[in-house]
Amino acid sequence: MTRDEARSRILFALDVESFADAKHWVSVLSGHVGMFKVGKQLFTSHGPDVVRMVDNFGGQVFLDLKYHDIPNTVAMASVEAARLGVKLFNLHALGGYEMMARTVEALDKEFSGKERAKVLAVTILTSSNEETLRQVGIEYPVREMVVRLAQLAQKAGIDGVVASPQEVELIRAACGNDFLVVTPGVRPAFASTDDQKRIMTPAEAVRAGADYLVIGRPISAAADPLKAAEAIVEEIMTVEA
Ligand SMILES: O=C(O)c1cc(=O)[nH]c(=O)n1[C@@H]1O[C@H](COP(=O)(O)O)[C@@H](O)[C@H]1O
Repeated sequence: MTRDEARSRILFALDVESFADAKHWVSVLSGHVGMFKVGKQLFTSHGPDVVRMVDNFGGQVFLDLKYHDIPNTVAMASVEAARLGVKLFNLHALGGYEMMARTVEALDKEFSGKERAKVLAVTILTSSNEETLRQVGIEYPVREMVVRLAQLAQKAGIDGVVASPQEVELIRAACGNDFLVVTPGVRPAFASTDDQKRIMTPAEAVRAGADYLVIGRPISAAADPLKAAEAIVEEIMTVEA
C-alpha cells in the first residue's frame, strides 16, 4: 500500500479539552493522517467552530457524537451534522432499525443527488465485553451482537459500522465489501492498551478488512507523536493493497 493510502486510513481522535490543543494537533498532524475525529468532549465545549478550524487546515472531519434517541430527533440532528460538511458521522445501532432508516431517508431527501456525509452505526463499543452486555440484560455473545447490529444497519441503508478490529472479518463476511468498517481499539506494539478491551495492531486490523482506523492515545501520548504516527503509517504500508 502507498504511503498516502496508509495515511488516509488513519482517523486521529481529537480527544482534548481546549480549542488551542485541538488546533495544535491539527497543525502537527495535517498531511500525516486522513481525518480528524471530533468527539463529544470537544464538540460540547466548542461546537461547529472545531469543524471549521479543521476545514481551514484543509482537513476532513469524522463527527463522533454517537446519536441515540427517538427516530425523529436523530434524523434531524443527522441532517445538521451533514450540513456542517463533515465526511463521516455516527449513531448507535442499538437505537434500532427505525431510527437508522429514518435518518438515511432524511439525509437522502436533504442531499438528493449531491454528495453527503457517510453515516456509520456503532455496534458494540470496544470498551465493552460479555460482562458489560450481561449487566444491561443482553445475554448474547459480543460477536453475535456485532454481526446482528451490522446487518440491521446495512438493511436500514447505513453506510458502514464502527466496531472492534476483532470483529472486522465477521462483518465483512456478513455485509460484503461495499460496507465501510471503521475500527477503534487499535494498538501498535509500542503503545499501552489503556481502557480498550478488544484490540489489534494497525496492520492486523487493515489486513482483516478495516477501511479506517480510529487512533488517539497511541499517537497523542507518545513521546514523539509525529514519529508514532509515521510508525503506524509504515506498519499499514506493509499490508498488500
Ligand atoms: O466511535 C468511536 O470512535 C469509538 C467507538 C468504540 O467502540 N470505541 C472507541 O474507542 N471509540 C473512540 O475511538 C477513540 C479511541 O481512542 P484511543 O483509545 O485513544 O485510540 C476514542 O475517541 C473513542 O471515543
